[in-house]
Amino acid sequence: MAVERHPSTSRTGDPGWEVRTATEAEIPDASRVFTTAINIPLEELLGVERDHPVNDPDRILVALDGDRVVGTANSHRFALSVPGGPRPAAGVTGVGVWPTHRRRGVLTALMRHQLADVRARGENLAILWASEGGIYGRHGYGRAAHQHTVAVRRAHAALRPDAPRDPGLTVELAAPADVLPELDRLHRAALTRRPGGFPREGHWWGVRLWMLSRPRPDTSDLRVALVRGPDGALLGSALHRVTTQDGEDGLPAGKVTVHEPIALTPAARTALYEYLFATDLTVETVVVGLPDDDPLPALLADPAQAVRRTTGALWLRLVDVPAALAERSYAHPVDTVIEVADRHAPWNAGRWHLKTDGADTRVEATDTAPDLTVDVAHLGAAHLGRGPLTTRVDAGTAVEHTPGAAARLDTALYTPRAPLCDTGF
Ligand SMILES: CC(=O)SCCNC(=O)CCNC(=O)[C@H](O)C(C)(C)COP(=O)(O)OP(=O)(O)OC[C@H]1O[C@@H](n2cnc3c(N)ncnc32)[C@H](O)[C@@H]1OP(=O)(O)O
Repeated sequence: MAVERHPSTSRTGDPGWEVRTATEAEIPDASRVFTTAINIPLEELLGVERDHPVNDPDRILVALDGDRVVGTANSHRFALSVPGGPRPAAGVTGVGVWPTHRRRGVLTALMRHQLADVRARGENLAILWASEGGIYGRHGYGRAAHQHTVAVRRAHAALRPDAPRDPGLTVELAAPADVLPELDRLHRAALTRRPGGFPREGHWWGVRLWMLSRPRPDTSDLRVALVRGPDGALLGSALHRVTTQDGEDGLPAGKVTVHEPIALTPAARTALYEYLFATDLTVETVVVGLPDDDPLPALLADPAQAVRRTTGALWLRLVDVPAALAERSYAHPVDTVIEVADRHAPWNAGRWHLKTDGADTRVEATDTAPDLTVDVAHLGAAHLGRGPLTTRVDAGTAVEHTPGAAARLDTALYTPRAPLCDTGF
């Protein structure tokens, strides 16, 4: 891949940095830069990569100071669920700058190079989990999916009397590794129900289970509760661990931490939670990684007693605006001209005429006066259907030239279920 030099946009105004694909010999340096920047032991990263290899070396970028690696960024190709079906997306990860070289434009140079690289691969979207919320907005990423943690104390864990209950369902407990093909089928079925996720191909189940199983003090191994129908079909699952704690009075006061609750039917969800909320020796169940509209609060008899916290978000960028807008479906017809500002991907900047009947969509460059002017990051936040552009207009960070244009586009972009990404990468 060609070597490029990028003018820095950082206030410190350093000269451009050389950015290119890592050579084989530079990959260990890139790992060292990343683990040093993110403050994790190098051995930990090397161990995961050895046991669950997911990297494509051709996607690992390095920034150089002379012949020394001072920055790195990586990405994976995923099939991201968007309205209309799965589409190729670059899952950006492994971003780090050597601590003595921070705030001198190294990340900016890496991001620009990566965008052009991802575009050349035909991936019209890029997604990432940010270590800090202040980093990626300036690079055109917007928060497209939120996650919530809901903590339910045993005293307030009763479900509503009308929660659907099916005596024909059974709950089993298993080690995730023993039922992986079934878990994968269930996970894939759940992906078709809301945008924001992707199937765990190759070693991604291994990476995910490793992440959730990391040793923690006084904490059990990772288990999975499975809900089966009368014919044995798997209808629901919840990965979870139990932490042992004593209360002030010396009585058991442990906690169940639940990840990835999946239920294909409402009755399966009731069965899962009634099982998890009744775990012996515990007084609290904490469910991690729920989407904005998860039904759990609607199932609780007293939802006001549950403590809800927003914990994270998937960031999304339109790498190629017209192609990304054309490859998704829409909830409603729309005919509008969007003016896009994009500092780092000049091919996106300009006016785009979006016309769709919902399924058949055309996006073309135009000189016509715009209905709406937005930053590319706003489109990223809105792409999975739950990042209203009307809010940007009200905030004054997007400009509506035609009254109602933002609301009409929001209606078209809307998805009936909120997005969720349940895989860290
Ligand atoms: C997807 C992932 O991998 S997430 C992991 C990201 N990595 C980390 O958090 C590891 C620790 N941090 C780092 O390695 C670095 O500080 C990075 C990667 C966050 C930033 O790299 P830098 O080379 O310092 O960024 P760069 O100099 O290009 O900054 C460009 C602009 O972003 C701003 N910026 C950079 N990092 C941050 C931040 N964490 N919060 C807010 N603003 C930031 C800079 O101030 C600069 O602004 P300016 O142009 O107005 O001066």
